[in-house]
Amino acid sequence: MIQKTTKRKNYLSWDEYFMAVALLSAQRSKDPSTQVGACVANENNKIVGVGYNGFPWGCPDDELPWAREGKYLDTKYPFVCHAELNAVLNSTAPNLNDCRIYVGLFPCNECTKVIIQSGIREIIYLSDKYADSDSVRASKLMLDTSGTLYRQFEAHNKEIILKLFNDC
Ligand SMILES: Nc1ccn([C@H]2C[C@H](O)[C@@H](COP(=O)(O)O)O2)c(=O)n1
Ligand SMILES: [Zn+2]
Repeated sequence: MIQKTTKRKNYLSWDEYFMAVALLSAQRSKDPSTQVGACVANENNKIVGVGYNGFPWGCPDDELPWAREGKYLDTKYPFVCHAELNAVLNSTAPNLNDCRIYVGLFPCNECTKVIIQSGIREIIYLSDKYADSDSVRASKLMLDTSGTLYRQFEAHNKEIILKLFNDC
């Protein structure tokens, strides 16, 4: 057997690791159109919260609507908890001061308030597909004025493969 004496080169960076956890968490979402995950990491690169978009505890996934269009109360929008909100609420830390949040989609204005108020200092997002919405415009205004940092995730690889079984 050949002995490996030097460290692996192609290990995940911290950014890749936390974004991958966010994306894996998104796979728990029941939203048929957009699955979003979020992962909060502290200054010591410890994960202190994860979440994904879904209905509140005790609200059955099969009874509330998942529609995007129609009368407001017939859509998912008044009911769904966003990934960022859930990641903050699911947090195991006493506070989130100086943490980073990794999220698949740029935070809406409501989540941005939660992020700022929780003490999180930086947002790393993957997609900004709703950049033209007033919600995201309001988010950026609040982030800029409060001095909360945000940057788009820099992908060095197009995919992070998760194999359940390693081929030997
Ligand atoms: N930053 C975000 C933005 C959106 N979400 C959730 C809310 C909905 O479940 C879904 C967006 O649905 P769409 O309008 O694209 O059909 O994503 C979130 O969790 N975090
Ligand atoms: Zn939100």
